[in-house]
Amino acid sequence: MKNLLTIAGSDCSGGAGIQADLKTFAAHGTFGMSVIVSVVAENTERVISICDMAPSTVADQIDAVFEDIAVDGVKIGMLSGTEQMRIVARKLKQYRPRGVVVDPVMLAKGGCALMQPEALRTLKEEILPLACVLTPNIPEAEAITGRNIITPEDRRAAAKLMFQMGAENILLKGGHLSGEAEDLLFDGGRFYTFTHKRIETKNTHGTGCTLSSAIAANLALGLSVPEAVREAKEYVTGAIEHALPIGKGHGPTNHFYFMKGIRG
Ligand SMILES: Nc1ncnc2c1ncn2[C@@H]1O[C@H](COP(=O)(O)OP(=O)(O)OP(=O)(O)O)[C@@H](O)[C@H]1O
Ligand SMILES: Cc1ncc(CO)c(N)n1
Repeated sequence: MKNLLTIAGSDCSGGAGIQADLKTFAAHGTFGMSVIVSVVAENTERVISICDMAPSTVADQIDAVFEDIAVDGVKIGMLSGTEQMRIVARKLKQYRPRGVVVDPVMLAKGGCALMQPEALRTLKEEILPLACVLTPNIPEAEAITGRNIITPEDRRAAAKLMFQMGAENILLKGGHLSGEAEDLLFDGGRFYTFTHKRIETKNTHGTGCTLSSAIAANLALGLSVPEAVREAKEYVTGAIEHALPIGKGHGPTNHFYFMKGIRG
């Protein structure tokens, strides 16, 4: 059994954040653990409030996991502010886990900021270099690189820039493109594309969380980075195809669509 850790925010409505990560880990046959950095009161329609954990509480949770259990992979999601980023960076430098996937979460679907804009610099300087795989969507990549990303050439240039900034591999996600959902991977040497036709659905709450935690699980299970991304892309595509019409807004991805009796 591989042990996977998510360091992220809690989505009480169960579709994104820690909850999506743990469901993804379970669906991959891995043992999921969580360090809660913020408690977000949110649902499929809106974010009501965000309560950040004290940095010492974040540090204690990370110590509790690492002093006791072998960690085979880590996914980092929502880190709301500079203090939370600094403590996570310090602790991961101390414990040096392999296969860290960083999803640089900035906005919820409805547009609410999940990362304070003034923390962008710390994200770039302290969190980004920890990434074995960095998984920005297009607006996040624009914020990180300070460049507009419109053409395919812009996407390749942005991926190269984020590689130079210290991430080992960059997966620039295409959920925000028009047309096909094409994700672009850059490993410092070559580009790979992972494409699926766009699924017509409003139920896309937690797609990014699902993808990044599936990549972390696949890496821990021994796949190479391109293989881990290819399988994670298949997983998230199935989870969107069978997404659940729960709630009044963007329904959540479905992690158990292949299991008998609980098809969405
Ligand atoms: N409608 C869709 N049809 C098919 N694939 C999609 C669709 N929307 C998103 N994806 C895929 O889902 C994955 C997550 O991408 P996306 O760009 O939506 O992430 P995100 O914006 O970070 O998500 P989140 O809403 O969780 O923050 C990518 O592989 C993307 O190509
Ligand atoms: C806690 C949390 N993390 C990430 C996202 C992005 O999907 C969200 N909506 N909520």
